[in-house]
Amino acid sequence: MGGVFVKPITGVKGEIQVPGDKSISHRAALLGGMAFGETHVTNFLLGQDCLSTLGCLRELGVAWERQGTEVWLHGKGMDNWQEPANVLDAGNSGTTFRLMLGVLAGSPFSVTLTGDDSLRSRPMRRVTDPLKQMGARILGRREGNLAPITMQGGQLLGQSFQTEVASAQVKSALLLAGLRAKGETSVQEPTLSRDHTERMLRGFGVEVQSDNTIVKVKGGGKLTGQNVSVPGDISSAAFFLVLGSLVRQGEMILPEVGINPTRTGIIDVLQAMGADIEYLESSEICGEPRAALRVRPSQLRGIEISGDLIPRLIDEIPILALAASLAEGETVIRDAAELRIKETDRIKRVAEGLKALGATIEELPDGMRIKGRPELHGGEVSSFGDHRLAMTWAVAGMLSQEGVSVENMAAANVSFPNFLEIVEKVVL
Ligand SMILES: O=C(O)C1=C[C@@H](OP(=O)(O)O)[C@@H](O)[C@H](O)C1
Ligand SMILES: C=C(OP(=O)(O)O)C(=O)O
Repeated sequence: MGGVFVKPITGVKGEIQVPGDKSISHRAALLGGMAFGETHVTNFLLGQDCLSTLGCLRELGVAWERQGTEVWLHGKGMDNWQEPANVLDAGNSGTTFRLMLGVLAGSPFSVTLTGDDSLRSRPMRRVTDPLKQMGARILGRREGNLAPITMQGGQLLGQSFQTEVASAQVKSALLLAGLRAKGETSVQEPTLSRDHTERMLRGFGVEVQSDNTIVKVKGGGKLTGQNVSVPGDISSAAFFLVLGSLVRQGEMILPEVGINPTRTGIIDVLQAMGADIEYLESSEICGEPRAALRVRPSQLRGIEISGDLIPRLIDEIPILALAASLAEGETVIRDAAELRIKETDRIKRVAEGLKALGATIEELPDGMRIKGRPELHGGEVSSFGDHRLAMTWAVAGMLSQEGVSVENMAAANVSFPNFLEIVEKVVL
């Protein structure tokens, strides 16, 4: 295999500003495109996923410009979106695909959405079934489960939904459709998923009622363009929190990381494992809390991760599994079957990859059991095109005895452009 070789390091020192939050960047672009008036987004994530959202908006007739990480959207209201002359391409991004379907369910035209090989194998019925119930007409392979999916939107009727899994993409799609439906739409989830859509809709002037796992919107809400400052992505910070905990020496500061409580499961778990992570200056901007995080090396202990915690750290499980394989004692991760339908089957790929690097790990139907050990020898692994795996393997290389060769490291660009160059800056 001819991958990128990541060599072992002994320490890290310095400051890393992680790029903008992916979930919040998607929502800022989408809501800006749905709104009336100007929306100015700062610290927009230049990952391929968020660029896919901007690309789809352009096809729908939304005017925007970008300079570096600043984006200006000139919204004319979602009722002025135009029928696209081509298929919309969401690339690798589940968030783009599902949230777009939600908004487009209320547009009186026909649109076809597709994505890359990975996205075309991910389940969409969790969104298309409820949108059909609201009144959209949808066709796709396996009864509307697999992209390409064609939607003929139009008049929608608000509904009350109870979802089977906690998914912010499903919740957001239904709330965005609900804004264009007659009456009220409510979504009740089994446990609370990330609530960035609810927070940002309020910022754009829409009334959203929420009580823990139940959220309601009324049809006809108008969005007004806003200034949105995107905090650093805690899911990207996670790689440095684990690296900084497990290197032998040094200290890292990660300024301006988003610490929305629906996302901080990774910090809670690492702290419970014995990590030395501290919140420094904190503030709240545009309805989203942020803080500087300081991480120092420490000995980690195994832990059980399950239940309500899972949606609060779902994307961080690959890097947490690496942390667990270098911790003292056993870690069990359960209730995380959702990992099997992400960019890859992350349970299978993480277990296979960590095993190849020397870890003791057993795959469970809904998680994994990991016996920690003092070291990983290293070896050759692939990202299989999954950005979170690419970065997990790179961190594994830095923490290993002999280094790790990562096939398709470039996949990291989906959520963290120039990941390796940025880490290089803090390596001692
Ligand atoms: O709404 C979002 O921005 C996201 C929600 C989560 O997916 P699910 O909604 O499928 O849980 C997460 O895994 C994804 O990376 C981003
Ligand atoms: C699952 C992820 O994203 P998405 O669902 O938007 O592709 C992720 O970023 O880990």
